[in-house]
Amino acid sequence: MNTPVPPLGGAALRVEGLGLDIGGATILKDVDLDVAPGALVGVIGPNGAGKTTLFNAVSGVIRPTAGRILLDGVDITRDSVPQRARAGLGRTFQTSSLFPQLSVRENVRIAVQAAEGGSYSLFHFPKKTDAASIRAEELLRSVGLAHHLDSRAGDIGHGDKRKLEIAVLLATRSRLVLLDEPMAGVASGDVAGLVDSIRGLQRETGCTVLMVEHHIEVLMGLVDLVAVMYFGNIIAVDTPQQIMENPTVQSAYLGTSA
Ligand SMILES: Nc1ncnc2c1ncn2[C@@H]1O[C@H](COP(=O)(O)OP(=O)(O)OP(=O)(O)O)[C@@H](O)[C@H]1O
Repeated sequence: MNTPVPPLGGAALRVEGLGLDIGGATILKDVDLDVAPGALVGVIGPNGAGKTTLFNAVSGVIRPTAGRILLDGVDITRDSVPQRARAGLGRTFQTSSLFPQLSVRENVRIAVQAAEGGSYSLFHFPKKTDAASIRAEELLRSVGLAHHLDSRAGDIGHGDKRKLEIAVLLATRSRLVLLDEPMAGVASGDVAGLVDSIRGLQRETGCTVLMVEHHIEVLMGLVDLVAVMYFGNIIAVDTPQQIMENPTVQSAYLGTSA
């Protein structure tokens, strides 16, 4: 059973009155969300509710037409994607964003070196005893990929690619991590390992995690709080149990009558 995260003085992420209109259509409408530091929060909602658009707005891929986004109290609404990354915001995408030709270890080593602000090259042959390679190996062990260190990233299974993305996020030392459908396409036998990796990500770094996931049962067992989106708005934020029992949510999301 999850322990609800109490509201703290300063939110790691605060979304205030966020709105997005595109070509006369309202995609996001007055979205408010406070996420406490170190919380693991799930975002659910029917297809087209605006979950990915919310992630796009928070990560800077799209500019909202109304409202503000604050990271650790700092207004990042007008910041670019790289500026937000430097401020400590990391994200995985529904489609994988790894270097498929490089080894699993190399993918993480590059992220380690980038986070340290050092120069890195895709083209020189690194020693496995480099400090960055050793750190990469530690991170890969922590997400259960020790057996794939030298595999090409493009050759490993879908669930392992998701774990690799988490190892990359660990390497970047992001303080706020957005996971967009990490379980999508993952074989049922790999789900438990991936859940462990997400827990490990949070335990090791103390980061705040916001995740969109359609795999509701898995999500409910993993997160502290659930935010429910419906037609571009957040209609409820509560513990998984309260959300499952909320008649408005049942009506809007689960398709049963309130
Ligand atoms: N660039 C865009 N131009 C026009 N409409 C858009 C754009 N991006 C998103 N939309 C629309 O906004 C709505 C929300 O889309 P979004 O992808 O955020 O939903 P979602 O909740 O993530 O859905 P899913 O669960 O299917 O991934 C949808 O109706 C979508 O068609």
